[in-house]
Amino acid sequence: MRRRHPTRRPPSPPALGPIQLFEIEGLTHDAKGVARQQGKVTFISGALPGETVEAQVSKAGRRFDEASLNQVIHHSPDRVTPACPHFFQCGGCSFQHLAQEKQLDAKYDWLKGQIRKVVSSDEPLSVLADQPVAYRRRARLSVQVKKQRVQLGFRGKSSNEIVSIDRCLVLTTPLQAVFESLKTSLAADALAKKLGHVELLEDSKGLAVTFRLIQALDDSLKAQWESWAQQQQVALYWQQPEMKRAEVDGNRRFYQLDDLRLHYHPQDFIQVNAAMNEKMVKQAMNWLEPCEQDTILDLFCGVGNFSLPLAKRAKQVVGVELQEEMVAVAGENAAANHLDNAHFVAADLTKPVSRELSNIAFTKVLLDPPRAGAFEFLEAIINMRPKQILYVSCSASTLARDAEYLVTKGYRVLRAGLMDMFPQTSHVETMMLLQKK
Ligand SMILES: C[S@@+](CC[C@H](N)C(=O)[O-])C[C@H]1O[C@@H](n2cnc3c(N)ncnc32)[C@H](O)[C@@H]1O
Ligand code: SF4
Repeated sequence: MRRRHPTRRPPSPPALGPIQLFEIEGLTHDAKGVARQQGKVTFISGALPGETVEAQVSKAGRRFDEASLNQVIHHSPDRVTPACPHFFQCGGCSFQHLAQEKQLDAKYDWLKGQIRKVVSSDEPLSVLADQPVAYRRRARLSVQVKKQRVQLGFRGKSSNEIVSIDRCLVLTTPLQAVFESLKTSLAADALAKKLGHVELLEDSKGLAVTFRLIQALDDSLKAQWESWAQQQQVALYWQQPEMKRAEVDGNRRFYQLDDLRLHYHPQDFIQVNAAMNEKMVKQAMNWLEPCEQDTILDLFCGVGNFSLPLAKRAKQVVGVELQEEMVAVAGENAAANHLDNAHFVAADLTKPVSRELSNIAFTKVLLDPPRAGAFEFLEAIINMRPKQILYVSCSASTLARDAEYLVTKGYRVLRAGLMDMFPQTSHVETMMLLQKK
């Protein structure tokens, strides 16, 4: 897999400057090599630390420049040939040119830097990882018909254009096969022009495809695709142009976790990496140690991914989630799994806390917010005075901001860890346990 010369490069933005040599000293979280010349920093996409590269400045700023890579003169021993032929064009992955173990090292160092104000540099982080490819159990594909050709794929690295792909290595193996059949069948089909996007899904029930329509479909075309779905053994869902969500029959989707069955709608949030989700939830249980004395608040709870495993172990759990549909499903999931100690509330956690919640004496809080973090709700958590807070985050920078605030309010970090939920990409999932001093 290791090779010295990457073959294809992403289309470069228009270059301003002459070709220059750069010595690469560092790496940003989104895979840009960092060079310093006469006190000014230049970011070069695709260059690796220890390399000497030829690049042209494409964007000159007051504080830093951006340059596009022409060629690598001296290669890093950590450079590998990307396994995916679309890597240099497709915006889905950022790190396939760096050996897998070095990707983890880079994410580790970056995370340490982000949380340095609350976790000292000699404190090791735990690391959870699983297989580096074939891990994605759901994906949203863009569709476009250009000059009679159907393009199916992801947005590009350096533009918003759709990069048409033949195969995607990060999808689970069964989804890769569905993708290939879908691409072939769409190529000569009237459906492509009527599609906004396509969603692929694999869970404990099997495989599924959701077609998001931008134009109504006639019955014969629909029937043709229903028969394609039967042949492929995938469930097919249609989201009509005027509908907020796809129609789903009574036979609902579900995934298994911690000997529980969690139902969900195919367009609800679920963690994209099933194997890592299992490891993450297990680690959350080990770190937070829910027990029969605990009343636990699970914020941003989705359909109960953490709440139900918590409810198996704790006295009581209250889950809070913005989407009313998911709150209803989470309640049904608790009932179906015979957990009568889990209750769910619909609330916007950027808004002031309700009296209903603030009156409960929570011993522990788990939160798993979207990228924006949970700053608006921190005051409410602090006023609840939980002994421990377990923060799960997909954005280390907002986690760092929120953890710094919690530390000023009487909490200290007991442990923190990196979870490689999205290998090959620049995304990092983090878990941090804080305890009241
Ligand atoms: C990262 S997901 C985590 C979901 C769940 N914990 C899981 O592991 O599947 C974040 C969740 O927060 C919800 N959410 C987003 N903004 C919110 C808000 N302002 N208030 C409450 N929930 C919100 C989303 O709908 C989503 O279900
Ligand atoms: S997202 Fe898929 S197609 Fe795109 S670079 Fe990654 S593996 Fe290749």
